[in-house]
Amino acid sequence: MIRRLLALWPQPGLLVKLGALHVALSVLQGLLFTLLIPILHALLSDPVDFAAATPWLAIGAAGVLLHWLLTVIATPVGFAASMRLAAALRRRLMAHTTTLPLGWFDAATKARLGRTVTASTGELSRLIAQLGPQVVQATVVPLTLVTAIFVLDWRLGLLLLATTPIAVAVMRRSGRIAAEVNEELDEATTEVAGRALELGQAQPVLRAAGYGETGGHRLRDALDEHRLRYRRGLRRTLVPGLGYAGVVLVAFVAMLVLAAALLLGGDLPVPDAVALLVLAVRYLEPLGALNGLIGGLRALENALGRIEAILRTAPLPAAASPVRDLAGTDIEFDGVTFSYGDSAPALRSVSFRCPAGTTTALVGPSGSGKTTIVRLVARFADVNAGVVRIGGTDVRELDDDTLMRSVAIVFQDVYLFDGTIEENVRLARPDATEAEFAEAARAARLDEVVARLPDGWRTRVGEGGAQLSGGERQRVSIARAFVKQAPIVLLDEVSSALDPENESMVQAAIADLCADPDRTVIVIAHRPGTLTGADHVVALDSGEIAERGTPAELLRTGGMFARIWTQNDRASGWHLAKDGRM
Ligand SMILES: Nc1ncnc2c1ncn2[C@@H]1O[C@H](COP(=O)(O)OP(=O)(O)OP(=O)(O)O)[C@@H](O)[C@H]1O
Repeated sequence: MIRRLLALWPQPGLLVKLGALHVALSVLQGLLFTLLIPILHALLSDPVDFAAATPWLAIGAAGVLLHWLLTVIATPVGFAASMRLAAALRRRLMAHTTTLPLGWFDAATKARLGRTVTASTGELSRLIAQLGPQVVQATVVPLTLVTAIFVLDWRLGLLLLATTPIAVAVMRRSGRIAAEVNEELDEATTEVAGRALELGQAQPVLRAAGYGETGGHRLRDALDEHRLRYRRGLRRTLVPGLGYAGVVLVAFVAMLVLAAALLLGGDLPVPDAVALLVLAVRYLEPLGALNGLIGGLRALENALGRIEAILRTAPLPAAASPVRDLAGTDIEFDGVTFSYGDSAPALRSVSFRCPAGTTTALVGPSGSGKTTIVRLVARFADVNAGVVRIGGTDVRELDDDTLMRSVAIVFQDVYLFDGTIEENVRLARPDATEAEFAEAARAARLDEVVARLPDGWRTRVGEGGAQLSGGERQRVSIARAFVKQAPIVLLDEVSSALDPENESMVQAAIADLCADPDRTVIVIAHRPGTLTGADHVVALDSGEIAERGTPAELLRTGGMFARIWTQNDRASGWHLAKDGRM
């Protein structure tokens, strides 16, 4: 376990220093107990020999002082090391997380990530400050004492040693069970955390649907499961725990019987017998505690495993010599097939090309693969077959930074950080000048939103942007795309109805975004204005291209695009002439 920990946190010097301090403390503690032997000899002799006891008492007092001093040194070192370990592990996990493919992040992995970054790293840091020292003490003190008992009477020493393998065997079994129980409990706890998060996030939806009271059933089920596993775990750990306590008790009784027999046979003086029994109690007591501690250690091993599992998750493979300059901004899908995990392909042999500076609208029924296309352009995941190219280069060959710098994404569910509007827009390019920032805000029609807010640009948007309407959030996101000045924009238009003012403002902003001849845009289009503004349309159905062409061509063909158009047309009262003009 120490080796695995060092692989994550290469600080051997610190661990050796801490280990040495705690071993010294434990040996000292054991030696202080053995001082009882000469002290009891002197005090139980007839007549009582105070003079003989005095130097041992003085050594004892000095030893206690030294023990205190070592504790004063070791405690802050332990706490500092434990905090450094937790911080280092958290930093490592967060750094690694930022390299993982975006397809990795689903509800379950996010809940596990949250628990691992908080609970598992915290548990592991306890190893250094608390559990580790306790385990060292529970092992080294008995070892020191059994050596002393051996020196005093080899028969009693042998008896204690003989019971040790049995105690260790029972302890290993109980540790294994504790680890399994801990793993099961952790799964249940992660499930509870995920459900609680979901309940919080879904409150508006649940209340709107009238499930405010009952919507927590998924959380309740998770809590019931947690309680069930906890009870089952307690039952499973009870038997080996009691077995271990039994072994320790039998060892003590055997020791008592042997000491009494030796005493009665005149083979063991009374002071030695008393001292030996006291030492035997001190020997068995930490051994008893060791069982619980081993369970704790196994739990920490599980925590370590959870951290390692996340760190083992491979980022998308990096190119051997990544391309740092885009040769163009045209986007090409060439025979692309892609599946999420083992599920059926979300895209099958999809091929199309978006020439640089044009706008391509993706249309199709829900689940037809539009979002997947957008994700593959930004390399959220790698294709299973075929190639996605930007400027003629396979996106897998592109340098990550180059790709992220070149692509701006406007999501439908815009997530805003709990900061001001200005901070949220600047996030896209913190070094944007005031003029660039103002121009982006104007183009996204965000300046008009800001003018209405009492705190203007300094208005806080709340977690996730909850203080703004859907249309306003999308305008913030469009402003980010403008300020980023990325030559490629991937846009998922809001599909839900917006109020008339937001509707026309968002439409105007999107039209401006698409109109720039220096920008290549792929838009998942839901609104007639966006559809007619596109240079090309790719209509998808069940992961395959159903048809493609200009809006006017597809309208004439009378296929899927024409049907979608007619539905939108009826809903919104927009009109498109057969030659494609509005
Ligand atoms: N993270 C995911 N894990 C597993 N399957 C997914 C995931 N995301 C999408 N899918 C599946 O891939 C297929 C294509 O989904 P995609 O989101 O690309 O469709 P879409 O056309 O954008 O749908 P919508 O208009 O509803 O957003 C669907 O069958 C969907 O269930």
